[in-house]
Amino acid sequence: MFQYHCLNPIAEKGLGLFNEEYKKSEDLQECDAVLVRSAKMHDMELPESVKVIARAGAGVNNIPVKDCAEKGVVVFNTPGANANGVKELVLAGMLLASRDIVGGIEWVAKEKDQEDIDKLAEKQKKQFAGCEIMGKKLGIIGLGAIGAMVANAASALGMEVYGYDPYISIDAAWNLSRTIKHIKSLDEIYSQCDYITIHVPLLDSTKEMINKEALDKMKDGVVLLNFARDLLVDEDALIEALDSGKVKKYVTDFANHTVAGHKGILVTPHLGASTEESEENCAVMAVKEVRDFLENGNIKNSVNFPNCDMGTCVAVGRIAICHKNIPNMISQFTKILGAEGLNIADMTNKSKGEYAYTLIDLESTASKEALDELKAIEGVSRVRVVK
Ligand SMILES: NC(=O)C1=CN([C@@H]2O[C@H](COP(=O)(O)OP(=O)(O)OC[C@H]3O[C@@H](n4cnc5c(N)ncnc54)[C@H](O)[C@@H]3O)[C@@H](O)[C@H]2O)C=CC1
Ligand SMILES: O=C(O)C(=O)COP(=O)(O)O
Repeated sequence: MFQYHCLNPIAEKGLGLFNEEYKKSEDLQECDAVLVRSAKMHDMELPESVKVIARAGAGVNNIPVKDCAEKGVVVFNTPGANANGVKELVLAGMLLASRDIVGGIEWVAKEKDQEDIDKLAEKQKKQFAGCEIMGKKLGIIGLGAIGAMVANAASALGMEVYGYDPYISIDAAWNLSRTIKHIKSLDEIYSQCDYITIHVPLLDSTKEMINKEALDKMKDGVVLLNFARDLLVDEDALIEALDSGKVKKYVTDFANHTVAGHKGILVTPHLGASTEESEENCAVMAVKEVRDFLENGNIKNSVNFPNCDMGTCVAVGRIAICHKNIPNMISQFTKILGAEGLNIADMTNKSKGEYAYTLIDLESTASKEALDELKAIEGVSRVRVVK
């Protein structure tokens, strides 16, 4: 029996995929798995029982990913599962920034009791007029799951799309329309584009990448969209650029005291992934990842451990070992198992950066002593009997 805890509401369509071997628990103690959306986990004490965290979404900046790797806790996310939800909101953001749709709607609500509201509306509408997005230049920073979808959709709407992503994946590149211009320098995005949208993860290397220097290089009257994370933008510098007229509008999905209520800023309350479809896609993918990991030891879409797949175990036993990616680990594992007379039926070892993962199928059951010896090896963070 496995236990899981949800730190945020997770769509029932996903949770329904847990079978009778799983129990939802109201607290973390004794839990094997944690499911989370945006809850902040950095200051949370995780019990030793937690082996896996699944982020039903893309960004993992709310999770102490490296600390988890050190403790042998595998962290998953659900790549692409909410990308369409965000893409649609980005398109809405561009349209809201181009025409004063919000102002117009607010005006009608305010004047609703005017007897001649129809005539008044015709007279007043010019103050809410704007421009079209067709023919404008859109710069996209980060062409992952979301950026690539925004690029294709904007291109289909007649925008001239400039894409920048020095680390683009092969899959994302294949999915891009051939109309997208491959841009190799951010300066070109800044100097050319009427709209700029950012779709990169929040990392030390991307924090405040949109700063005063970047803003100074942008075209006068640029529209900036941020549906990725607020800390990617130096929002004090942004407000200065907005107040001086350099930036026409800032559209952000992240409410905070710097941006909320400021003239020229459209703020949505982190709604990018809040659609029925995205919530369900993320929950389904997260639960499948957790189940395959807990039941078979397999890893797919982890952000701190490598992919590793040995299918379902057909041997007598399977053990999973989380460890550091350093020399001499496998020989120590096989030595301990060999000394016990345990024959290895199958084995996979994979690494990702500093960390590695080994799955070993055995033709007989490993003793507690052998498991304790494996755990005691320097650099091993967790040994788990999967079967
Ligand atoms: N507003 C919302 O509700 C949502 C926000 N997000 C945010 O959007 C971010 C992106 O999401 P996805 O597209 O699904 O992730 P992804 O991992 O598919 O794409 C990120 C892309 O950014 C690129 N990249 C990384 N550093 C870069 C740099 N310095 N310059 C240019 N490109 C760089 C990567 O190569 C990758 O292609 C997430 O990390 C999250 O913070 C994601 C989903 C929902
Ligand atoms: O997936 C992401 O990175 C998001 O920002 C979505 O967050 P949420 O699941 O809506 O709390």
